Amino acid sequence: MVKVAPSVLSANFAELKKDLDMIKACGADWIHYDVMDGHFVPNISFGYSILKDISKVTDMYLDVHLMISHPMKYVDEFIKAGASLITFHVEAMANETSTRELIQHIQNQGIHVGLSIKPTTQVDEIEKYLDDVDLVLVMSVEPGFGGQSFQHQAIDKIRKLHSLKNGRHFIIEVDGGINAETGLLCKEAGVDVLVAGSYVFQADNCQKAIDSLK
Ligand SMILES: O=C(CO)[C@H](O)[C@H](O)COP(=O)(O)O
Ligand SMILES: [Fe+2]
Repeated sequence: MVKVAPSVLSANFAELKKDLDMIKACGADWIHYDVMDGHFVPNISFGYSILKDISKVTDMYLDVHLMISHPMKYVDEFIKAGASLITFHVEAMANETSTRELIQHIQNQGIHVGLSIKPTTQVDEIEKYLDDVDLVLVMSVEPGFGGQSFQHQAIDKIRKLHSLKNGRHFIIEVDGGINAETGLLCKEAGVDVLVAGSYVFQADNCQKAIDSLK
């Protein structure tokens, strides 16, 4: 069954613990934690100190999505803060060598590593890393903001990644504009994890929202 990872970007930060408990009770599998630096994307969210506090009050799997330039500079802080998985963007990396080094560096710390592609980046550009990563994150909106509409070219990318699994161990996650309808299209294409921010947090009944995604 598909996993659901609500994005805390859409939570009420003044009531964060309450919202984390709520999504857990509603059946969420992971917590998706969106880090934005105002440079790689035109928005600023939060850094590792809030992750550290979250990790103290939850036992849920912490799925950290870094939308930042120079991820190598900051990953150790996110690992120390309790990340279970760190996903960085291939577009933030200077070249193949630094991308491979960062994948290895994160895995050497004993946590999972993911690689993400923006809507305009093709699967071909990351095919060479598929033997090494634990997860590929397909962005179905331009990274930077919650509440945007799903971009359908993500479906073909998910289908292509699914066909490239071939015994490899990576799983496929999609992020941006996910609701019951777009989530179903992604599941039919072979996705493993659905990230959903506004659809879960703005729902009157988050259990129904998460059930509808599963
Ligand atoms: O990475 C992200 C934005 O860059 C968020 O995870 C994503 O947008 C979730 O929000 P929504 O489900 O409301 O689209
Ligand atoms: Fe995200």
